[in-house]
Amino acid sequence: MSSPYTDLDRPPLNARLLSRALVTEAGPWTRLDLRAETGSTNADAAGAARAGEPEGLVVVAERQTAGRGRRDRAWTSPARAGITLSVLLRPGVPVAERDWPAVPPAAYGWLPLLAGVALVETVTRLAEVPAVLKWPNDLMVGDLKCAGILAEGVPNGVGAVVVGIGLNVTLREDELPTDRPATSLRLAGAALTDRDPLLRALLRGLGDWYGRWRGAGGDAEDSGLREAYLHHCGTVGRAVRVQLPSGAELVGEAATVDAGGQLVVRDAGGVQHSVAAGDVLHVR
Ligand SMILES: Nc1ncnc2c1ncn2[C@@H]1O[C@H](COP(=O)(O)OP(=O)(O)OP(=O)(O)O)[C@@H](O)[C@H]1O
Ligand SMILES: O=C(O)CCCC[C@@H]1SC[C@@H]2NC(=O)N[C@@H]21
Repeated sequence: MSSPYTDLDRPPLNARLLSRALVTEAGPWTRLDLRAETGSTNADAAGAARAGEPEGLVVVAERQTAGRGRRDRAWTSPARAGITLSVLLRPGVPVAERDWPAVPPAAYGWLPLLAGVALVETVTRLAEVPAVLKWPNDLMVGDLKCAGILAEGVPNGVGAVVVGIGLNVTLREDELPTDRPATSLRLAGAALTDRDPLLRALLRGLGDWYGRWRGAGGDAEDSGLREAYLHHCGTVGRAVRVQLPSGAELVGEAATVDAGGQLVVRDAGGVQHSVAAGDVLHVR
């Protein structure tokens, strides 16, 4: 049987509308680099950071040939089927005209969570899909992964952080990775799968949350970010199994996300463990 989707379902992004939205929005965005194809938008933004690009660059690609997740796992990004973007941020640089102080590096761990909040708000509001965040950086629809976030400090980038987002919009079943359960907005029955409004709303939300967080000096409590994250977090309250970077495994109940953005897991003996990084499996 032939595919139910045609190229008409996958029009290119409207560069003019997107550029106009970026300059008229009050967000921190300074420049749009929209590419038909690239290796990885995270790599492109990191290269720009090393070359001295200021905060606010947005790199968007219609297709990635070397998209990646954490620990260099591949991110599947077929042409015009998803939103793949990276933003270049310099949270340590004060911005006098916006009244933004420098954010201490200890707070940078909130950046992938902040991007997750912007992403889940966009998807639930516009696409009307019941998505939640799996700590720290996955957007899930039920047990299926629909989007991922990769935040990376840039080596030799003078404090730059690149935050990359990959959202599956119209990917078909046969285009999804096979190593773990995944979905796209279309497969999840979204009310909207037009990438233009989704991308503009995502950048607006990302800019808004970043501005609030920066205005509060990176304080997730004062900016309301922790509360918003907890509201959308599907991990807290669940039984979890965490594969720690050391190779050890932690089993327990996800109790909360603390002020530093770490997942607090209570084990069977009632002892609380703060997890900064790890692969989380929702057990029940
Ligand atoms: N377009 C896609 N949609 C959904 N999942 C994808 C897509 N492309 C790749 N993946 C999967 O995403 C994962 C990327 O690795 P990464 O470690 O970043 O994921 P993760 O979900 O954060 O890890 P974990 O869930 O184990 O904590 C891989 O398992 C890969 O198969
Ligand atoms: O697996 C994850 O959870 C993170 C995936 C992040 C993918 C996005 S797509 C845009 C940006 N460029 C990349 O190479 N990775 C991120």
